Amino acid sequence: MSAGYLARLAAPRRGVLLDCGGRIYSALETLGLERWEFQMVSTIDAARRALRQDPGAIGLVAFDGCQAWPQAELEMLLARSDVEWVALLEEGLLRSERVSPELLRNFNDFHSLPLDRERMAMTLGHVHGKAALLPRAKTAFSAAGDFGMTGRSECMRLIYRQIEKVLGVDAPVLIGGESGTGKELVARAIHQHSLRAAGPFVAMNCGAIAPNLIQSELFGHERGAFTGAAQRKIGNIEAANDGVLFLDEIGDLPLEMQANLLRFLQEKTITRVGSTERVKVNVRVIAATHVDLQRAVADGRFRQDLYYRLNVLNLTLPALRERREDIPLLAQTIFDEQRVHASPQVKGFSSAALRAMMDYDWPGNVRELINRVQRAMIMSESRLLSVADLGLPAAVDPVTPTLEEIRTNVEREVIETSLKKHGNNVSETARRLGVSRVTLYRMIDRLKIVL
Ligand SMILES: Nc1ncnc2c1ncn2[C@@H]1O[C@H](COP(=O)(O)OP(=O)(O)OP(=O)(O)O)[C@@H](O)[C@H]1O
Repeated sequence: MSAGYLARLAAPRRGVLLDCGGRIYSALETLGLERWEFQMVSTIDAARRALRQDPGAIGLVAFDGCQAWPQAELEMLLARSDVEWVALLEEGLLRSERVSPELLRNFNDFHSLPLDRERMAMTLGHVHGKAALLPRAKTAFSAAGDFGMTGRSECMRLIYRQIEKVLGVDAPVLIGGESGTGKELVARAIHQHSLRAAGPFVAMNCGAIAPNLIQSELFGHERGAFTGAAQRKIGNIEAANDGVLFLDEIGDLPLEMQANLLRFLQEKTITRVGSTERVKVNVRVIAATHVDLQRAVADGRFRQDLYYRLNVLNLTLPALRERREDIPLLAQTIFDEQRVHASPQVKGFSSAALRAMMDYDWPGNVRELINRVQRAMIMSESRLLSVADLGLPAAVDPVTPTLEEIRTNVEREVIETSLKKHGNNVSETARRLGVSRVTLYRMIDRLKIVL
């Protein structure tokens, strides 16, 4: 048993309890469990943030008569967090439709109400012991990416570190990068993991709106402000109050509108079209551009003062061709996500297809990769997706797979099928395949199998 594991076992034990009314939290506190500290949160977003800030904590979810948690959101929390979960349920709920069996499957243990001190101590002790083993699994997970993004190349790791820094500061962010590199994904991640997560995320593409409508889209208008303004309309800035406004293609904002946006950023107030009243708003602006804004400033197409206001924090996403080593992992992740929509016989990528993907320049970046893999999965008539299925330029050397490639493909298929059959349980899969867990972990790593 490693010293790290023993130290984690001995450390103070912490739990984050998702409880809307606080009744179960009080009951838990009353038990006075030694060495345990609990933090109560009342929303799923708050739970996500608390667990992020406290990686050693276990998660608890209270199900009582007070409120039904939104199932999809709760499932996402239970699935994405690398956390051990315990459910505290009112007894009747175990058989109710409000808490489905699928949902319950995500928990390591249950405790029905009323809380029993001894049983609770045992349940929590057991789950804490499991959680203390987790750091290894955590490393494996974050190796695939972070913030809902896929990629473990050095340039993506740099992006994750930069996002981490941007989360703690409530200043504007300017995100650069070619089309399809994930700028909106990053903006959403910043919103979701920052203190504004409970507020709205409003996205607006400045290049897709007719110039005469942009003012009212941004600032809103009063009834009768212009012909056709039959109702008062709240603009996107106001709609994003307490949250984030994502301005995509900011370089396409007409010059006169740039002046208005600058005024809003300086004064933190807006005036609806057709009104004189100034409305105070509290919005974080995240802007994105695929063009070089500095050049636009030099050419007089973009205001320098606005550029500086927006560019307080800057992130530039790499093109996919600058992180080719992430292509197999991304392709496999997309494949796994889309498997349900694919023809059932499709099992993976041919080695020629993988090579062609690595050689291709991907002008449309990750979006193009998603489109090509999705289309190939639907259209393919063979077991392995081919270069032609992906619509990529044919490989220069029509290749016969080497023995090594054939072996690798067979190994990957056998391991993946077996893992799937045993619900991703590595110990069970290793036992069935007649190898040790360590050997299986090594093979999973070498074959880049995503668990
Ligand atoms: N690193 C990544 N991991 C997983 N998916 C990604 C990644 N980067 C981008 N995507 C996916 O690629 C698609 C395009 O991403 P997104 O819309 O964020 O790009 P964008 O840079 O904002 O594009 P545009 O400039 O055209 O608006 C989305 O489906 C997004 O989820």
